[in-house]
Amino acid sequence: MLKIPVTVITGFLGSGKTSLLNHLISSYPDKKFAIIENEFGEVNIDSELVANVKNEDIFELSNGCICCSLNDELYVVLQNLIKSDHQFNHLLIETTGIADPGSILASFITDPFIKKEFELDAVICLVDAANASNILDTEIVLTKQIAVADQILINKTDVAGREKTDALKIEIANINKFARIEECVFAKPANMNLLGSFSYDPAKVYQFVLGLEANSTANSQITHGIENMCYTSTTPMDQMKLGMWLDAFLKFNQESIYRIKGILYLEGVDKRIILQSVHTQIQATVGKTWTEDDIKESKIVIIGKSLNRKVINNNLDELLVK
Ligand SMILES: Nc1nc2c(ncn2[C@@H]2O[C@H](COP(=O)(O)OP(=O)(O)OP(=O)(O)O)[C@@H](O)[C@H]2O)c(=O)[nH]1
Repeated sequence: MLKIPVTVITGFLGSGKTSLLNHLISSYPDKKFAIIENEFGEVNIDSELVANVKNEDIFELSNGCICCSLNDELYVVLQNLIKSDHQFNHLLIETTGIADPGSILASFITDPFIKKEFELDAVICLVDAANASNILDTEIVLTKQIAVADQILINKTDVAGREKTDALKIEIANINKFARIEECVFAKPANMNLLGSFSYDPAKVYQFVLGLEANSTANSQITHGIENMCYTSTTPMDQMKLGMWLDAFLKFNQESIYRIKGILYLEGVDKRIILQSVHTQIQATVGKTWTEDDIKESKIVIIGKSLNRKVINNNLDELLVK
């Protein structure tokens, strides 16, 4: 059965999320969208601002923020969407401007019911070129939104101007150097393939991880408190030890570790294992078979705050089969 692709639209307050929603709806007339709107406030205005969609295709979550209290409500809406005979072939979720999309993504990665029916296409983050650099240092949630995105739209460049936009682009790339970044006005990027990119596809982790300059055991970059590091090893890892370490590591560091992506070389396993985690939720999928010509190597990227690289490196070294 074909799964329904899901695009999560995130971005700080007023960055252009609803504008993007409208742009998607008008750009893909053949798609039958269902839309989940989460507005932080008692009155749901955003659904009124979405043009050219029937009311029955919009589902409003308005009792709180989707990332904190609303995961249950989101679950119910998704369940009802599937159980009903509602006709749709793409789901768009607009989060509140203050949402950390991590927990929403986690549901799509790990919840058996959600995973069976839905497939994450991409997380698109809108960044307000005119205002973002002023608030990046104080609004950690904006940094998180940027950090977990697969595609980033630097919006409102008409207001920001060239110099500010260029500076912001560098700041964003330092937070997330793996996402595609494009500038736009009114959330209409010229070149980005917004739907159907499946940037979130575990198979894409290959590109993500292989795109790193992983020429040392650990590289790292720090921006706005968000760091990323890469661990590599050509010694196979012990599957059982790795699983136990990962569980404990994510549990004890759930506030600080946002995302892990990796290609694993496990002892006794003839295929690559693709690892993804969002906060404490872990997903492992089977990748391509190692061939004789391949250099068998694990590459693990860890993104989070205050990474204790030395300890993590030592921990990971302990998981190697000696
Ligand atoms: N000048 C300019 N205005 C824009 C641009 N994109 C969006 N806007 C305007 O900015 C305002 C906020 O845009 P929305 O699309 O509603 O932003 P949002 O992220 O959905 O806002 P919230 O739901 O409040 O978080 C609206 O008045 C838009 O018309 C842009 O590129 N340039």
